[in-house]
Amino acid sequence: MASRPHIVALIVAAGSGSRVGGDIPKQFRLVEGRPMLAHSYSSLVDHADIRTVFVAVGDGQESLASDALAGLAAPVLVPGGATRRESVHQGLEAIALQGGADIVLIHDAARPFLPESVIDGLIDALQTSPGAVPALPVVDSLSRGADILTETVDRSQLWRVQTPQAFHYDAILDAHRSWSGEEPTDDARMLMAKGGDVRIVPGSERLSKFTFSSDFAGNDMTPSIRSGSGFDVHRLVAGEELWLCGIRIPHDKGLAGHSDADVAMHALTDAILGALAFGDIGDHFPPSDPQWKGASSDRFLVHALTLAAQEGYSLANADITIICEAPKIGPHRQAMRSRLSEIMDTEVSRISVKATTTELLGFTGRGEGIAAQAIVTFEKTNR
Ligand SMILES: Nc1ccn([C@@H]2O[C@H](COP(=O)(O)OP(=O)(O)OP(=O)(O)O)[C@@H](O)[C@H]2O)c(=O)n1
Ligand SMILES: C[C@](O)(CO)[C@H](O)COP(=O)(O)O
Repeated sequence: MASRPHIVALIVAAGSGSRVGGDIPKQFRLVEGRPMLAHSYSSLVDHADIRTVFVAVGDGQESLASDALAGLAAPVLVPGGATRRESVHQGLEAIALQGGADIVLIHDAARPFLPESVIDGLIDALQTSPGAVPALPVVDSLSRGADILTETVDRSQLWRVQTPQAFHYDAILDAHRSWSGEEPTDDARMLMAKGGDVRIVPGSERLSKFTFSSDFAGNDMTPSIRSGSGFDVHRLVAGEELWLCGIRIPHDKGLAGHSDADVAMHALTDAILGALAFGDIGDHFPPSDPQWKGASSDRFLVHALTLAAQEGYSLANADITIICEAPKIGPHRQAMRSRLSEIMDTEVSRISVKATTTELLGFTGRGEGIAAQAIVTFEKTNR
C-alpha cells in the first residue's frame, strides 16, 4: 500500500427505517437540529485522511439525500440496493468505477455521531489487518432462556460491533463479489468468511445506531427550553399609518419602513428567530427584496413561529415592551394582545404587551421614532 493510502468512505443510507416508522426514512430525520445523514457525512468528510465520501441512497430518495447534505462538501450519491449488503456492494462497485481505493470505511447513516478518534483507530489498525471494526464490550449479563433462564453465556469474548467498518478495498470488494451465503449482518463477517482478519478497535457509546423511534427521544440533545430577545426601531413620520402589534392606531404620524413597519411585531419576530438561533428578520426577509414592500408584518411572525414548530418548539410566553412618548399604548393593550394571540394561534394569557416612555429623553422622548423590545420563551413539545 502507498505511504499515503487513498482512503474513501461509503455511507449506506438506502434503508427504509421501518422499525422507526414515520413519514420519511430515519436517516433524513432531524437529530440535534440536522438531518441524521448530515451528521454521519460531516464526520467522515471532515476527516483529513478521507478523500471522497460516497453515499448509497434508495430509489426515489435522491432529493431527500441532496437536501439533507445541502451546503456540505461534494457528496457522491450512488444507488443503494434492497438490503444493506446490496447497498454496500453497489457502493463498492460505484467506487470501482471511479478508480477504486486502498481503504474503504463502510458506515451506517443511522449512526450519526462518529468520533474522529474511532476513524483514526480504524485506519491505524489496517496497517496490520485487512479489516477493522469499532466494538464495545458487553456490560450486562447474557443468558439464554424463554420465560425461565436456562443458561448464562460467557460474555468475556463478546462484542457489540459498530460501524464504520474499515477494510482494504480490494479485499472487501472481493468478499462482496463472491458472497453466496445467507444475508450477513455486517461486512466484517463477509471478510472473515474469506479468511481475512478483522481487528477490534475501541468503539463509542456515541456511535450507537438509531434503530427504534425511542432512540430519537433519548438522543435529542437540543434544549428543552429556548429564549430569545428582539429589539427594533422605526422612524415616526407624517403621512404614514401607525401599526403596532397588528393593530392600526390612530395617530398624527406613522412608522416608516420597507414593510408596514410594525416595530413591535418585528422585535417579536426577531426574538423568536433568536431563540432558534436562526439569524434575524433581515436574513429571512431582506429589505432589499421588493416583495416585502408594504408587507403586513404578521407574515414575518407566522414564518418564525412555523420554523419554531418545525423544530418541535411551542411558545411558552412572549413579553413585548413598546417604548414611545405617544401615542398612549394603554388603551390598545388588550386589543394588541388579542390580535397577537390570533396571529400566533395561542392563548392571550401567554402574551404580554407593556409600554414605557423614556421621560422625554432621546429619540423616543422627542417623538422621532418608536422602539420595541421582546423576549420569548419556547418549550420543546415532542420530547
Ligand atoms: N436496503 C438497505 C437497508 C439498510 N441500509 C442502511 O443500513 C444502515 C443500517 O441498517 P438499519 O438500521 O437496519 O436501517 P433500516 O434498514 O433503514 O431500518 P429497518 O431495518 O428498521 O427498516 C442504515 O444506515 C440504512 O440506511 C441501506 O443502505 N440499504
Ligand atoms: C452493520 C451493523 O450496524 C453493525 O452493528 C448492524 O449489523 C446492522 O444491523 P441491522 O439489522 O441492519 O440493524
